[in-house]
Amino acid sequence: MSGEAELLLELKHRVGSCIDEAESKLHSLSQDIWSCPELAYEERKAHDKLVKFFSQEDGWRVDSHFKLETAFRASWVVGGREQEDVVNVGFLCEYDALPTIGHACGHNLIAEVGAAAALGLKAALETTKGLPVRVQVTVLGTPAEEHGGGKIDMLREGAFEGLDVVFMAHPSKEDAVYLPCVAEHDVTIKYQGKASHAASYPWEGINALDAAVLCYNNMSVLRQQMKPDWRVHGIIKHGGVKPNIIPAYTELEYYLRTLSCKDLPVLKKAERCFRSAAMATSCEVEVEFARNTFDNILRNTTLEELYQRNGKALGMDFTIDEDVLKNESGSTDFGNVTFVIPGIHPYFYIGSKALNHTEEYTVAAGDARAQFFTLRSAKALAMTALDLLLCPELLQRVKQEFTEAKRKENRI
Ligand SMILES: NCCCC(=O)N[C@@H](CCCN)C(=O)O
Repeated sequence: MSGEAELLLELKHRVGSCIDEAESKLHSLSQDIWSCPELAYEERKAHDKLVKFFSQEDGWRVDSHFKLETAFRASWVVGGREQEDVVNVGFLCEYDALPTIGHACGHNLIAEVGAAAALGLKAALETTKGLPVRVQVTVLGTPAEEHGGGKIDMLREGAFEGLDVVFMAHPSKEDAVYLPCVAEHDVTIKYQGKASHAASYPWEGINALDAAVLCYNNMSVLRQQMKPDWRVHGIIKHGGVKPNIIPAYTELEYYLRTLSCKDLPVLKKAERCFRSAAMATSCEVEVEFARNTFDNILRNTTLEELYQRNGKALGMDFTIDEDVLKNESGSTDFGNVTFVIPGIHPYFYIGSKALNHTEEYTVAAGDARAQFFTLRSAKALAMTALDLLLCPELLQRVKQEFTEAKRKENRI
């Protein structure tokens, strides 16, 4: 084995042992976040926990409320000479929860993975003499993945500037290096009608619930004309207050998803469904498209292969089930990040076959059994970062692939 390969192996061991040593404080971090679920943009306690966590660690510069009220940044620099360019490696922490069912997507574990990978990488790098490059390890706390898209806000605010590569990992029911993540645009539809006694003077009323129901049915009819990989799904958030009051106000929320933003003109067709329901019922309608559009994920197979190799060495069992690998896995604001900086968003098993966004998954995400798998994923991410830092040609390859993929998507 060459000297370089030996060093890399030794540093990877160091990543593993540092993360194992920090096991108890990392577990407390994700438990604290899990037991106090907070919604998008309101993750104040999770923000404070993570800020405190990094402030108590040696050497990190911590910026609380970084660009968004509930976002943060922690960074640490090592090696090389002051004036040298820095290779800046980012790990992302998510920590928002879902309404009523808490951490049913396991974002408490995403926060733990980001924190653990950053600690592990730092521990390995600080023991290394003569690093070929100057390195910055950056942790970004990115709020509001489940609603709104905090990473998109942060990209707009320049929070990702200077990063060379970004890593995060998402809990799932299996280990997978990539699952198709599609583009998404969210929309809220509000119908205003007129209340009246539903039995005494129904003719005086304008029924906003009828508009909502027609809207829902229009969208179901539209589904027949959609491409098989498009997804539209909605709920009625307000449907009236009492059967004997003709509903004066109703509200729906729809998510519209397509493989990439190129197909999002489905929005136009959907808008006709929303507006025609208002016309048919004489209601007023407001159609509010969300501020942010979630992009699909731009893949980077160089990063994926490195992560997979490290994951396999740690005993991960990556799924080969084609149904799983080809099926859509929802959307993420990390997609937008991958069009600006090369990155990966692999999935990790947490010791349960429960499905994300169910109460069973909330239980699994808070279960101590998830810890081994969560920390294993963090180790694989930090080891992948080491591969890039110790072998600059690999980082070059990652960047080259990124540029080519963007060109193919006409995004340059
Ligand atoms: N593949 C990642 C899944 C994470 C997730 O479930 N994200 C939400 C985002 C919703 C934003 N409106 C989703 O429903 O896909």
